Amino acid sequence: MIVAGGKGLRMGGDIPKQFLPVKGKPVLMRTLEAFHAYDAAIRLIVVLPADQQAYWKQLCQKYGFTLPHRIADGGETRFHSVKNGLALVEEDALVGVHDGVRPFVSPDVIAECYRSAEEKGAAIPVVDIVETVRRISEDGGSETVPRDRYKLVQTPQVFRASLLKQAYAQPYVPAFTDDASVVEALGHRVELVRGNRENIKLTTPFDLKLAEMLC
Ligand SMILES: Nc1ccn([C@@H]2O[C@H](COP(=O)(O)OP(=O)(O)OP(=O)(O)O)[C@@H](O)[C@H]2O)c(=O)n1
Ligand SMILES: C[C@](O)(CO)[C@H](O)COP(=O)(O)O
Repeated sequence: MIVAGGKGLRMGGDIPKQFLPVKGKPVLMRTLEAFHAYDAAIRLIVVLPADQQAYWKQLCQKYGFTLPHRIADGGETRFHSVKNGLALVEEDALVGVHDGVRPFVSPDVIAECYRSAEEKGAAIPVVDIVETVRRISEDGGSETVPRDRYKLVQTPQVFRASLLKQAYAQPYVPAFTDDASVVEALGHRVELVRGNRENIKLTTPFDLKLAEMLC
């Protein structure tokens, strides 16, 4: 499930970031192609705001993009978008949820997330932090924390669909910033898989510059 239902406020601009071209092709198409390259039989679901779906279909025609996919409506937050997409997922499947604006995920990372989730039920990719990390204290000061106790979390986040559906039946709370946090709220452990550093989330205009270089 490729979620692209957000507003892209940090990116700014008139065109939603998932449709911006990177080396001449919309980001969302590149992301779908990454999963097709991993497994041509994979069933793709794209979550898009209802008022952007006609534009997406026009883009698919314009670019001759023919990878089969189903479309679900975006929701108010990422949580609500994933929940809408889950309605199209069969109970006995393995489901990977991936940000539409992470086109550089590697096939190895996708494979390892699916392998680990098949075995343990829930798996997510993470990367090490390469800089020193400071925690801001309540009194306005700050202190260094041991960075090896922290990881940066990427997608795809892969789960047994029955588990993910049960998790997404919980009421939304703002602390649900990814799918793993929703599953953990059920008390289920999430396995960590090594991510790939290029798998950046295109969030700001700077990330678009990086994307042009990575492509
Ligand atoms: N209501 C939402 C919010 C986010 N997303 C998706 O979740 C991914 C990660 O979110 P983020 O990068 O924060 O995207 P936006 O919410 O669009 O960005 P911003 O917070 O800057 O508005 C994106 O692929 C985004 O489209 C979604 O499907 N539905
Ligand atoms: C899901 C995610 O990409 C994992 O790092 C991230 O939590 C999304 O956060 P955002 O604030 O919705 O971009």
